[in-house]
Amino acid sequence: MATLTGQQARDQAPPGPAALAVRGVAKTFTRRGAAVRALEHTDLDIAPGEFVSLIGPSGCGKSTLLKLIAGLLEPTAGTVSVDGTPVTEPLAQVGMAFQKPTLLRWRTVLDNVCLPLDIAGEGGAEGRGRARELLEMIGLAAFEKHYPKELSGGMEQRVAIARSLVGRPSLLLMDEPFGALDEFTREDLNDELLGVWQREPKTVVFVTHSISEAVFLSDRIVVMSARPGRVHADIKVALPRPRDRSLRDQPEFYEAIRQVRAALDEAKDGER
Ligand SMILES: Nc1ncnc2c1ncn2[C@@H]1O[C@H](COP(=O)(O)OP(=O)(O)OP(=O)(O)O)[C@@H](O)[C@H]1O
Repeated sequence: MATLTGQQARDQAPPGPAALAVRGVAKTFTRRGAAVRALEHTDLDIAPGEFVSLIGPSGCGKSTLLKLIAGLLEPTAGTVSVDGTPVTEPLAQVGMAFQKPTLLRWRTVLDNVCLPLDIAGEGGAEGRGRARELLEMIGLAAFEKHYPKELSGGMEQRVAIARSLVGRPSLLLMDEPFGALDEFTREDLNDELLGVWQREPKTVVFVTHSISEAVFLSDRIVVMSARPGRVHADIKVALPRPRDRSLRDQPEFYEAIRQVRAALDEAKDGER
């Protein structure tokens, strides 16, 4: 068996969690000839391995910020960098999951999870092994040969999350991934997401409208002000980890929710 040199081993090892820096970012869209200022003067630093949620009034630019970080949009001003590299296009080490799971209906569950690997030409036996490992992790191992139409909404979203993780991203961007699900399923998936994040450390930026979801998951919650969005408050969630659902009954959990709600109210009041 060939032995790897130290350098080769480092090249092949999955990258560690990424650091993210957003500096003076603004984004203005043009809609029917009129300028729509979605984001202004936005600064954000996220340390490797942090789980950070973005919360704010509807239309404050959360999805826009996530797309700028993903390299799907270009800022009007300012820069975004991942591990010191300016983002000018989608980066291979970034995984994404959105509110709609957008599975391909003609592909099985396993083949949907493998899609990013197939696109990258890495869909061999090793990649399929990795996809199976993820399906096991999220409790869908028995469904690998099923098709999307045979799954519930929660199961589809689990598959989309496995797909976002299959390339071992060092940065995971999630835009309201559980927004369309009932509360019980959402809480189950919150538990599973934290389990995966603990087993495979990575930096996560998570957009949500749910204060309790943000508190349960995050190390920090960034509260954005109404349009044009900017960072209104950056709140550290000092609740201990690992977290499980019993946390939801604790007074500290309610206190953290109260604090975030107060910051959100302030952010909205600033607009009146
Ligand atoms: N491609 C686009 N063209 C024109 N305007 C856009 C475009 N994308 C977003 N906007 C506008 O920019 C603003 C911010 O939108 P964005 O979707 O980022 O907000 P959001 O905070 O994610 O909203 P929500 O919480 O409702 O999902 C909105 O006013 C939106 O209409």
